Amino acid sequence: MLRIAVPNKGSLSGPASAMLHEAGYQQRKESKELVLVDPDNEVEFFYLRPRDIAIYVSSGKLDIGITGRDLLVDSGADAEEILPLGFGRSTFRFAGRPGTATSIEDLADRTIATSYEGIVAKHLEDRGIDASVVHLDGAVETAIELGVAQVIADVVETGTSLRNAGLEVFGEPIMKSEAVVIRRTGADGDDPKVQQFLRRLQGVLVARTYVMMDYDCRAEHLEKAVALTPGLESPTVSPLHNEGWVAVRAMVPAKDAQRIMDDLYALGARAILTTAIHACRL
Ligand SMILES: Nc1ncnc2c1ncn2[C@@H]1O[C@H](COP(=O)(O)OP(=O)(O)OP(=O)(O)O)[C@@H](O)[C@H]1O
Ligand SMILES: O=P(O)(O)OC[C@H]1O[C@H](OP(=O)(O)OP(=O)(O)O)[C@H](O)[C@@H]1O
Ligand SMILES: [Mg+2]
Repeated sequence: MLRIAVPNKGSLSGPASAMLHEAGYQQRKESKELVLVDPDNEVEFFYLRPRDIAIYVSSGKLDIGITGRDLLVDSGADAEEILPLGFGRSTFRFAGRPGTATSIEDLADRTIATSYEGIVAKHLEDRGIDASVVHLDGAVETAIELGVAQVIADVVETGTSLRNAGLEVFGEPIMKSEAVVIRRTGADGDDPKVQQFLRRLQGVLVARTYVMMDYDCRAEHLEKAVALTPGLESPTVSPLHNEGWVAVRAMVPAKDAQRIMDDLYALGARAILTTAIHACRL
């Protein structure tokens, strides 16, 4: 059985379970369930705090896990990222009251509150800045108003929490994060069970970002049409019963689909259809 750690709470929990479900795995029905065995797929899921997942995976007791890149780095655990998953995106940044600082050099001798002490301490050390770091569990924006710190370092997604607290980001982003699949550093990369799991998740990622496009066009326009829809390998081209016409089928990025349809139409293509992809293996 492949043993996989999944976030049990927080921003990553729902989207991680949704992705696993889309990939054909059973997922827990109750948020209190801590372990779920999916015998058909020979997988056992452990629902753990996202912050703890890298530690479990680095111990070798679990084969792989889903967590945030920032949480992986912050933990300092002996685990590595093997597949980015495209959800739970955030940026990790310094912030303070307007005028507090313009760059990281201004942080010398300041106090910085954060829930991600590992990332902040390393970032400061790499740049030779001597500042104190105070660890707080959450709601770090309030640390400034209450005088516990002059600066915070926190996850920023929409920026609403900072705005509401009257704070502004400064300096370069410390890191960009998203949900990632991790494994123990140096673990067997060819393990067929792990490879199959990754292929399923990659299939979901492709199904989410691509659509299938079908259209008919005159054979003399085929080269220009195919340049607009090159597909992943190469488009399928089939003859139509009407002489001089062909049917083309190719995957295209979903975000570009409407523009491509306009361009194909302008080329003379007709019966242009897009359909969702529910699952795929590349
Ligand atoms: N708006 C967000 N707030 C917090 N974390 C976010 C957000 N968007 C994405 N993330 C990512 O989610 C992970 C943090 O998850 P975690 O469950 O520890 O905190 P949380 O989502 O803030 O939940 P909690 O309610 O327990 O504070 C990090 O990888 C972080 O980058
Ligand atoms: O940029 P935004 O979209 O506002 O999102 C970022 C905020 O969300 C998280 O807080 P959360 O609500 O999880 O509370 P916490 O600080 O107690 O973890 C994070 O710690 C930031 O405060
Ligand atoms: Mg939080």
